[in-house]
Amino acid sequence: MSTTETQPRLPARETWRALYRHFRPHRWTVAFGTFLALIGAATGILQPLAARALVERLGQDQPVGHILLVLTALVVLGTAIESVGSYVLERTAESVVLAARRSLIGRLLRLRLPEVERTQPGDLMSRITSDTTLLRAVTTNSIVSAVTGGLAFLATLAMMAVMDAVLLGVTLGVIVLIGGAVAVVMPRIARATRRSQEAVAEISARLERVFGAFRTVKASGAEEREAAAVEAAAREAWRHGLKSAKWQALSGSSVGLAVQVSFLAVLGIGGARVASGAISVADLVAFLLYLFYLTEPISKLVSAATEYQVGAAAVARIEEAERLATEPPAPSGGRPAARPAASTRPASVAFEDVTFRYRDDLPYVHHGVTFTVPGAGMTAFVGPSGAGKTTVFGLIERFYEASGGRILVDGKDVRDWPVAELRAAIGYVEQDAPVLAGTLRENLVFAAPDATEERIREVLVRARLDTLVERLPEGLDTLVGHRGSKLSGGERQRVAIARALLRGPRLLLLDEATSQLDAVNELALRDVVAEVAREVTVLVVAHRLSTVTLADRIVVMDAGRVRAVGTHAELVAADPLYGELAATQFLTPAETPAKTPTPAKTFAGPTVEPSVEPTAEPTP
Ligand SMILES: Nc1ncnc2c1ncn2[C@@H]1O[C@H](COP(=O)(O)OP(=O)(O)OP(=O)(O)O)[C@@H](O)[C@H]1O
Repeated sequence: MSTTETQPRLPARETWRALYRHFRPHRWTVAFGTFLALIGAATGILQPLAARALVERLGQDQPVGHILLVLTALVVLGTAIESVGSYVLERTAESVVLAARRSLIGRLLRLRLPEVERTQPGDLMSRITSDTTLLRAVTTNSIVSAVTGGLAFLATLAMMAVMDAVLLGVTLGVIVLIGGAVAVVMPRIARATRRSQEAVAEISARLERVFGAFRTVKASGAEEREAAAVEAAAREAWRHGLKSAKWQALSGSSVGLAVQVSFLAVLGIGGARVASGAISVADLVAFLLYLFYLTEPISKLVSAATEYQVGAAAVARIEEAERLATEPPAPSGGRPAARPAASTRPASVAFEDVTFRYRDDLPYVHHGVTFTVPGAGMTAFVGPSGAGKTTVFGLIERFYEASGGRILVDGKDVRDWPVAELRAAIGYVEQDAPVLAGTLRENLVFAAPDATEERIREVLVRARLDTLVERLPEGLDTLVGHRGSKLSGGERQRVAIARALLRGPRLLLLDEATSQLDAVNELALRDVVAEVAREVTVLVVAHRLSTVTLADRIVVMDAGRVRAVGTHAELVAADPLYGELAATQFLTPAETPAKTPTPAKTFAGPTVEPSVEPTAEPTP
């Protein structure tokens, strides 16, 4: 996956730190859970002592009723305390996952656009859904297991030492031997888990790709191929999952093996020591009981180490996503920034020798773009495909930062604008007019959640959507399908325009927003845009005559430069590229307006600064 490949693996110390960050807010609850677990363990540790007393008294024909009572109380108390402790820990584990998810969701929704473009949405989603769940154990159970297991282990060893140091030596010898083997296995668990999680992310990414272009997949007859690719990722997850399970089983069963081998060794050597009178039978029985009791603390220690390996793999992936560059959070707490009352006037826009490339390893897209657009009126951007027209909009919206030069909105550098405030002033209709899953109403008020019913109706009429809404059985509450798939292309564009208008922008960016409209609707919306352009600055990437001739000024772009600025008539007369575009790309001879050409300002090189003078009123 792209994110995992472009970022280095997290070093061990940083893994610790990242894990600690998730654990820190819950440390007191985990401490309480650990305390309960310790009491539970203490009751456990007392049980063999009570058992020894029982055996001794039975041997001496003494009454054992009260010892049986103590033994029962210890068992009941231990179980009760352990279940409360386990609930406390499970609760904490859920809270850890929730906190990690909230933090990731907050960050991922604020990611900078270039970061999103170099990752795969499915991969990012799997970090929120799948990887966070793996934090459960490592931030709670494994800590408790390590602490309680460690203490119980030491306490049991101490008790065994009291019983017989020789037998303890035998036991420790076996444990150390098998412990060494477990240590070798541990990093393999982390590796297999990481690979398995990466494969799970690949499944999400692949599915996201398929459902994002479902019609194309079907129309291309690519279902089988795509299914095979998703399946391959699923098999990969399974393969690494099995590997991890194999290593985990191996480390888990090594505990049993250690105890069994120790048992045989202790039985043999202990029997000899009983025969020689070095220890009593009761001592040997108690020692063997402690030996079996040791199974639990060792299991806990091994499972803590295993859970750490699994958690470390997950936390590394979460951390990678956390480290992607984000935009600063909106000061309004996520709600669209309110526009200051004073600034309802149309915004002016200026590019001053702007250079830009999408990534350091890509060629420049803008090689010194310069133009000035005063407040109000319509400015059309034309030029061959790939000239950098859409990029102009991306830079105004500050989706990307210019590599050089300055971009001014209202005379202020966009870098000095709070991003939320800047975007609150702008209405943007993207090239493919995205519509989100949900109802028509949700789509309309997406950029203006507080829009009144009256205002919505007004915009619906303006965007020529009123008849559509009337036709739909559920009106504005009709579900539009994934990416608006239940709407026609033209309807989607009108929804996107209505959404932008509802925001009440001071600057409207339309990226070929009417390309899919039929002639009647296009004409109608052309008038709406012209009307809007009286009060709002409208920038439009234009491929159509109707838009171009309507514009107060046209900026001709070619290969990342502005080569000319003027009116249609001026440019037809003076700029050969525009003339060619006019003849071939967006004009038919019949549509060519019969205006008297006037000389246009043409700009041959980057040293000349083209500028646009405002015209009094847009052509209706
Ligand atoms: N997100 C991106 N990452 C990398 N390169 C990009 C990105 N977006 C666009 N480009 C490249 O930048 C160049 C300019 O793209 P842009 O979309 O601005 O052109 P355009 O003039 O709007 O073209 P069209 O008329 O075809 O929409 C193109 O060569 C394109 O491949």
